[in-house]
Amino acid sequence: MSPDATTTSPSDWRYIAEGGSSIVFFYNGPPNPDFDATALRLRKTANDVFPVIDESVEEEEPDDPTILFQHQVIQRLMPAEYLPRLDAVRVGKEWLEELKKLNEEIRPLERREKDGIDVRKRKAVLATDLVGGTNGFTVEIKPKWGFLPSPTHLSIATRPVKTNTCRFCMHSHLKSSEGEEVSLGYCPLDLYSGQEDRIKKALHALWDVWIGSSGSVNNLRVFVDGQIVSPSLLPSSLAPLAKKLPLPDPSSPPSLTGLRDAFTDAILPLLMDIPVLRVLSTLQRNLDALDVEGLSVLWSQAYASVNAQAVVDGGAGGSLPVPPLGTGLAEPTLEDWKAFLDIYLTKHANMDHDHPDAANIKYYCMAYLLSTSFKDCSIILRLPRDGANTVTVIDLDVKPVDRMSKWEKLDKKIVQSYSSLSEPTHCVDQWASQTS
Ligand SMILES: O=P(O)(O)O[C@@H]1[C@@H](OP(=O)(O)O)[C@H](OP(=O)(O)O)[C@H](O)[C@H](OP(=O)(O)O)[C@H]1OP(=O)(O)O
Ligand SMILES: Nc1ncnc2c1ncn2[C@@H]1O[C@H](COP(=O)(O)OP(=O)(O)OP(=O)(O)O)[C@@H](O)[C@H]1O
Repeated sequence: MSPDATTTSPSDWRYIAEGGSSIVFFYNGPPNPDFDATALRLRKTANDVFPVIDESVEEEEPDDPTILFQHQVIQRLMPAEYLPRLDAVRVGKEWLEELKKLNEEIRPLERREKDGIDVRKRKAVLATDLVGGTNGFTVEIKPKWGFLPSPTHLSIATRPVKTNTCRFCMHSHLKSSEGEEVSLGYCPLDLYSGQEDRIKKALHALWDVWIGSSGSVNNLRVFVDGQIVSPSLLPSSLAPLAKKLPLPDPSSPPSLTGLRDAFTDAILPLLMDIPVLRVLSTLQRNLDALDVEGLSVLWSQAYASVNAQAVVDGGAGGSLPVPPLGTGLAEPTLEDWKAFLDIYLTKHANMDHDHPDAANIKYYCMAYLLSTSFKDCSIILRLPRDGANTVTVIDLDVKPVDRMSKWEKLDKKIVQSYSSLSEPTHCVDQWASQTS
């Protein structure tokens, strides 16, 4: 039986942070073997969704999909040492409502305006708490896309753009032109490069944006004693972090540059020694073998053969237009994922991705879908004062299949907006010619 969070007081849980779909708390109550050193990850719902609860439904709510997805899919691809423990935990309406009431004020205003804890849920996720109890500090990085696409499936128009500038740098340009605050100057290919000077450059860029945006951009977060650090241009805003860093001259107040250098020096060895970023970029690249452009062409080919067959059969389907990418594909079940992985792990490396077979369209769509989870996850670096440093990958949720057409359209929009730039950024993919 899963542990029951309602046996604890909602005030025993402290807000950590939230993303687009989840909000996370850590346990801060009296000693409790079920909850010590754990984090509670709850699903959110949009404010305009009226929470109707059907009390008559007796059957057990299924566990959050992320738990089974991690246990049965992600763990076959990523070493367990890089993953947090994830288990189901029971929650209840009144308990969640109380938790919501206690924490509403602490949440960022722009999130509060949009959504809140989904109080209809009866189950949530209990994970290893990665930010509390270290007596050191924790760094969270959302590294995003770590590769340049192979030119094979790119059109003549997009090839020069997409093989020169990475998806993140192009997307940042688009978002920035639309008024969004982004990590300008940070290139994921530097972070993923495995080269000390380039990783340092990436960390400096992340730090500068973190300070400049008062921590509002999601590519870098820092926690001290379970609390998020809210930076500003005043070095005093970083006092909690400064206490944890080995500063060259602890007697004089550190400058922002001094803090940045000490911060970078502290986490650089971890990123150099633990190959988690290499694992992530390899998975992203291998699973996205065709680029969304090649996938889209394969999708059209698969439809053309369905249409041709309809003509042969004398049916009316021969002239049907090609529907948007992914239309009509069912959400993969765990059985589908298992079958997919059996092929991926044994045959993918030897398949001819330069000449993909339209009969494999479902395989390539699933591969792309899975690549998007690895492109959107975060890594958490824990640097306890006296313990072993660790790196853990979080937020490896399964993405819904109906996003495929969004990704196809977004890709076109990003490249179109970037193509007009007279001085594009040149991003270097350190691992481009190597396979794993
Ligand atoms: O499309 P992207 O690359 O901007 O990624 C989205 C993220 O935006 P980002 O650029 O990291 O700020 C976005 O992050 P934020 O909500 O902006 O923190 C989500 O992670 C989104 O995934 P989901 O809706 O939670 O499943 C992400 O959407 P998917 O692309 O994974 O569908
Ligand atoms: N196990 C954990 N321990 C400590 N903090 C965590 C843990 N899991 C998540 N967090 C914190 O909560 C935040 C939100 O969690 P998560 O990234 O899973 O949410 P999300 O809504 O899926 O995010 P996104 O919008 O990026 O997809 C994380 O960015 C991180 O700061």
